Amino acid sequence: MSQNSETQVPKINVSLEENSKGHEQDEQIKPRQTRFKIPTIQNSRDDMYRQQQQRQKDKQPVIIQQQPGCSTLGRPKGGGLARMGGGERQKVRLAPGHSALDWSELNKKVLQDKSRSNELLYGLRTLFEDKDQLAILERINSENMDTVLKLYRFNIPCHLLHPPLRINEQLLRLHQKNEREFWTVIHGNVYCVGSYMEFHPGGSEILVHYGEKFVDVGFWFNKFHRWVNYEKLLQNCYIGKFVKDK
Ligand code: HEM
Repeated sequence: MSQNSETQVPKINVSLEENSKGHEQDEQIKPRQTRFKIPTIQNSRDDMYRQQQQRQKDKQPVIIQQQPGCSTLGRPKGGGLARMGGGERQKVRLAPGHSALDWSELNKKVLQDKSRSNELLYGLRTLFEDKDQLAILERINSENMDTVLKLYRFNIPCHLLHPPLRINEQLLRLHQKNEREFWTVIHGNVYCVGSYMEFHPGGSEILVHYGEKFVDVGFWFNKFHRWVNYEKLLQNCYIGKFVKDK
């Protein structure tokens, strides 16, 4: 009876070491078999890499998706305009308290407090105090004198004036005195960028340089950063519409 039971028990001829190896293998997580490829970042990167390799094999040019003039990407090959407004980063070191967040906080406060209306605009009062400037202002705003009066009497924020104040090149140049009082035109809109100067990631020098050189810096603005929402960023710096004088 005892002999029979001995023969029924299978002999396990595995050493302890081998046995533990077997368990390790069991514990290894096996890759899940899926019929469809799960779209992950890694998968799409692998796909892009494979496509690039294939194109190189077929001797096709590799097209890198890149926004033209995007300075946050690497320096593009070639010179001339390809490098202007892109390639190398040209950001400056901003002073403490001059981050994008600080600018946003400052603007929120100015918008909420009526007594701070037009606080970020420099040189606005001289439009009325200087006789010559007032004469030009009245001439080019002859059709919207209401706007001029609203601004003069109630100091309504310029961005809320409808129709907007009209500014010509002569007035613009008179208000490009220094980095504080510096008016500039972006796509036909006049802004006093004096308050923004120290917050500008590209520095104040470039704003002054291009502002003095060109009447409208819109083209250059787009060259450097067409994704920047200047209308929102400079809402409290808005003066009015730029008009060409006859
Ligand atoms: C007055 C309106 C302007 C506003 C509100 C403005 C705003 C900005 C902002 C938000 C950035 C950071 C962009 C980013 O990190 O992606 C920037 C960078 C820069 N801006 Fe302006 N900008 C203005 C005008 C200009 C003009 C007229 C020029 C040149 C003609 C210019 C040249 C630059 C440069 C060179 C940089 C650094 C780009 C880099 O190296 O990444 N900006 N600006």
